Amino acid sequence: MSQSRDKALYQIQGILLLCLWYCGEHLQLRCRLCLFRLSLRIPREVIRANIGDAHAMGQKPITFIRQVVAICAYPELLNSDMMPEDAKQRARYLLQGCNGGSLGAYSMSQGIDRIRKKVAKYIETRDGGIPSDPETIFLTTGASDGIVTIMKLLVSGHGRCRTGVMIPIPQYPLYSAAISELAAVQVNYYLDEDNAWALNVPELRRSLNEARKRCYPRVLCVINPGNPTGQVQCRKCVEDVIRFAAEENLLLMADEVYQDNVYAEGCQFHSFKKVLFEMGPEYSDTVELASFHSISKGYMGECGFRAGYMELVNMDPEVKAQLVKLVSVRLCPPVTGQAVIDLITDPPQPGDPSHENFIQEKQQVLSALAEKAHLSEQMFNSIPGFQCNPVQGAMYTFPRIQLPPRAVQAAQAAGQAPDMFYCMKLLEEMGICVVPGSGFGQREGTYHFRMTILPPLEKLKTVLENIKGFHQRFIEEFS
Ligand SMILES: Cc1ncc(COP(=O)(O)O)c(C=O)c1O
Repeated sequence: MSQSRDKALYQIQGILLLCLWYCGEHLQLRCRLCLFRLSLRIPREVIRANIGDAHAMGQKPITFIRQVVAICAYPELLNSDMMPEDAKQRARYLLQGCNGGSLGAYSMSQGIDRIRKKVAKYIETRDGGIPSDPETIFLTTGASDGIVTIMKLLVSGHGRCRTGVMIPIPQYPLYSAAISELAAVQVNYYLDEDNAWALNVPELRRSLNEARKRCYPRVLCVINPGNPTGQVQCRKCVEDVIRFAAEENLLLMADEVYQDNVYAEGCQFHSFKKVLFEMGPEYSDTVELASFHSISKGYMGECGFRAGYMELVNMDPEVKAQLVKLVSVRLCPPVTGQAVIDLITDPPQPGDPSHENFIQEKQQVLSALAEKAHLSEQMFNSIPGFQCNPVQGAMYTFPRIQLPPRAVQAAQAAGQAPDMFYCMKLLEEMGICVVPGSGFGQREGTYHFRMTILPPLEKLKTVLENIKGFHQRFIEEFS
């Protein structure tokens, strides 16, 4: 009995026991006896190229930032020889600005006074001396918080009087989500893909005129440098947008979280605040502007600390009073994050012990990002059926992909948007996680995906090669 059971088991083993091994992205199954071979594509790891989270992709923190934060969180480190003198000095300065001398206490709702002063000084320097008033600065729990708060302040009315918010398409989904949460009206204006995602005033006008039939457009949002589109607006474009906002009495929301992330030669970041003031009092005294910055992006990528700031220009004092009330309800932005804002707006200066290392680390991150931006664009443009605009700034590529009609049909049968179908297959087969263009909005009949340029260089090269191979197989399968 037991002999025949063993025999049966052996036979089953002989037939079914398969050799398993990983080979690149393949899981190979091979039968010992009949040499049958089954090849499954099972990714070994998931590459999270879907979200602009630099540290999650292995970017090292900037030493000075972490030293100061560490000392602030644990002031015993003021006695440590491990910490440089300028980090200790800064920590003392920051702790003096905290209630009870502790990072663990609530701060003023608008943000710690001395940090808001630093932000104002930083903006002045960035904008060639154009004054910035600390009273117009609000520290926030990331740019997201600032953007949603300003929208909350502005949205009102019912039916055709409901506030309309103009947003670019493709957009960063925070905008559509906030508009929907606040039951405002989303007013789309399309960026010009054939012109490196330029923002054109005729398109703004078309969008505004159509929207006026169904709502009261009051806000114009601009993302510069663009997410997901990676364009950096030229100065003339910024001027045109300001003129348009002035003519149409729109409040401008300038999302400038990628202001440090500009890679393309000949491209330069022009802040809306600076251009507004350089256009003269006709504009600088009238156009309402809220601009946003964050510690999540740039060279520091400190997303987890959750902090940013907004600067408000030409805001009515009564509206500002309402804003102060609104932010007070949530007590204050994280104080640790506020400390990081202090450090990025007032980094170590030449002669300070940490200066050299700070500059070196900052440059390393920015030049690696520039190299990866260029590489991604080149690689995508070498794939037949891909078309990728220059990645002038920010942290993403947004290639357009041609999908065969049979793939579109298969997606419809699966109840998915065609680019979602493509991205899901890319994830399942290659372990590469990217975001379908339909998540950001795109012109009808076009398909895209957004991929970050954040994976380390060698990994990024492999990812790009793998996408190339995947795309070829995908096209073969659905042609
Ligand atoms: C254009 C844009 N605005 C705002 C944010 C939100 O930034 P924060 O982390 O500061 O909330 C992001 C984050 O990716 C972004 O890309």
